[in-house]
Amino acid sequence: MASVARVDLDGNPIKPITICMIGAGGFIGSHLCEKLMSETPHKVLALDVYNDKIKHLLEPENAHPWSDRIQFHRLNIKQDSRLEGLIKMADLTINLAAICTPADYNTRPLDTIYSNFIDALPVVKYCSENNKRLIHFSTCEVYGKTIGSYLPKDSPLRQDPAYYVLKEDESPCIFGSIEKQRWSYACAKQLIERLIYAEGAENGLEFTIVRPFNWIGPRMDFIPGIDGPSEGVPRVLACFSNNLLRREPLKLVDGGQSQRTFVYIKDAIEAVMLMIENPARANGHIFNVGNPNNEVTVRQLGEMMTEVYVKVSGESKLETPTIDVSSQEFYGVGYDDSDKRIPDMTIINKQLGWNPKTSLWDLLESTLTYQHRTYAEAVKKAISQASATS
Ligand SMILES: NC(=O)c1ccc[n+]([C@@H]2O[C@H](COP(=O)([O-])OP(=O)(O)OC[C@H]3O[C@@H](n4cnc5c(N)ncnc54)[C@H](O)[C@@H]3O)[C@@H](O)[C@H]2O)c1
Ligand SMILES: O=C(O)[C@H]1O[C@H](OP(=O)(O)OP(=O)(O)OC[C@H]2O[C@@H](n3ccc(=O)[nH]c3=O)[C@H](O)[C@@H]2O)[C@H](O)[C@@H](O)[C@@H]1O
Repeated sequence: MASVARVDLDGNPIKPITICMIGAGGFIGSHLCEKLMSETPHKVLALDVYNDKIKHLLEPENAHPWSDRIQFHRLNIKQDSRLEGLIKMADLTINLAAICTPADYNTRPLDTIYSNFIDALPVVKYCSENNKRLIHFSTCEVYGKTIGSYLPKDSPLRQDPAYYVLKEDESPCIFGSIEKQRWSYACAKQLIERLIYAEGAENGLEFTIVRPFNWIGPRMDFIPGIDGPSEGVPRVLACFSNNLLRREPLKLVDGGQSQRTFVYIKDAIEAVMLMIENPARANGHIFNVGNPNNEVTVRQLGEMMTEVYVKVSGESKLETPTIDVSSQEFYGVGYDDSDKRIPDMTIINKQLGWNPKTSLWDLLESTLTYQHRTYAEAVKKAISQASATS
C-alpha cells in the first residue's frame, strides 16, 4: 500500500512522480514495477515488447489498488515514434532494455551492439533535450577482466584486493581482442556510459548509471522448452535450474573456475529505489550494485544449487551432479569470460547507505522454491510427451 508520509534519506517528503520504464517487462523491470506499485505512490509507464512477467500487475480482473498507476505500452524502441512523447510525459526515465545473455554476445554480435548502444542513443538524446532525469542500466561487465588475471599464476599480488576489487572511479575496463566477440556487449555498454557521462558534462543531463553484479532471483530469463526456446541458452541461474528440473547434470563451462558474486534481486531493487527517490544523492554517479560477501566459483554455485534443490524439491541427488564442457562447445567461437567480480561498495555506501542483506544460501532457497513450484509439473509433462513421441 502506498504510505502517506514517505521521506527521503535527508528527511524531505517524497513527491509522487511518473516513471517511463523501458524494458519493464524483463526480469529486473518486473521486480521494480512490483515494488513501485505495492510500496510507493509513483506512476509507471511500462514499455516493452513483452509483458508476460508483469501480467499479474496489469490484469484488471485482479482489481489492484494500483491499476490507475501502471500503463503498459507495447513497443520496440528501435522504431517507434511514441518514445519521445512517453519520455516527455514522465519525470524520470529508467532504461533497462538490452540483449544481455552471454550466449548472444558472440553469436549475435551485431544485434548485441545495436541493442546496447545504438538503440539506447535516442533515449539519452530525448532525456537530454527535454531535461529529464535518466537512470541507465549498464553492467559490471564494463570492468571486463581483473588486472590480477594478467599476472603470473603464482604471483602473490593476485591475493591483493588492489588487483581485483572493482571500483567505479578507478578500475580500468579490460576486454579481450576483437575476435573474442564476447566483449561486444561490454564494449557497447561502456560506450553508452561514456556518452551519458559526456551529456552530463557538456549538456547538464541528470543521470545515474547502475552497474549490476549478477542479480538473481525468480523470473530470471526462461526455462528452455517451457517458457522459452528449446535451444535457447539463458544465464547461469536458469541454465542450472533447467538441469535440476530435468534431472540432468549441471554443465560447468571450462571447469566452472570463474568467480561471481550473486546478489538477491530483492536486495538490489532496494538500491534502485534509493536512487529513484534520492536524486540529489544519485545524480552524476555510477553505482556498483552487488554483494561482495556472496562470492563463489561457478562450480561452487552448481554444488550449492544442487544441495538447495534436494532440500526444496525432496528429490534425490544425481550420482553425477555436474559435468565439464568446453566454452567452445557450450557457447561457440568467440566466447571469453570475466575471471572474478567483486564490487567495491564505497560509493553506494556513502551516497545511499545501501548494503545487501541476503546470503547466497537463502537467496537460492527462495529462488529454487519458486522455480520448483512454477516449473516442475510443466517440465515433467514435457519430458513424458517427448518420450511418448520418440
Ligand atoms: N540481471 C542482471 O544481473 C544484470 C546484470 C548486469 C546488467 N544488467 C542490465 O540490466 C538491464 C535489465 O536486465 P534484465 O536482467 O532485466 O534483462 P531482461 O532481458 O530480463 O530484460 C530486458 C527487457 O528489455 C526488453 N527489450 C529489449 N530490447 C527492447 C526494445 N528494443 N524495445 C523494447 N523493449 C526491449 C526485453 O523484452 C526485456 O523484457 C539490461 O540493460 C542488462 O544489461 C542486468
Ligand atoms: O549478471 C551480470 O552481472 C552480467 O553478467 C552476465 O554475465 P555472466 O555472469 O558471465 O553470465 P552467466 O550466464 O550468468 O554466467 C556466469 C558463469 O557461469 C558459466 N556457466 C553458465 C551457464 C552454464 O550452464 N554453465 C556455466 O558454467 C559461464 O561460463 C560464466 O562463467 C551477463 O553478461 C549479463 O546478464 C550481465 O551484464
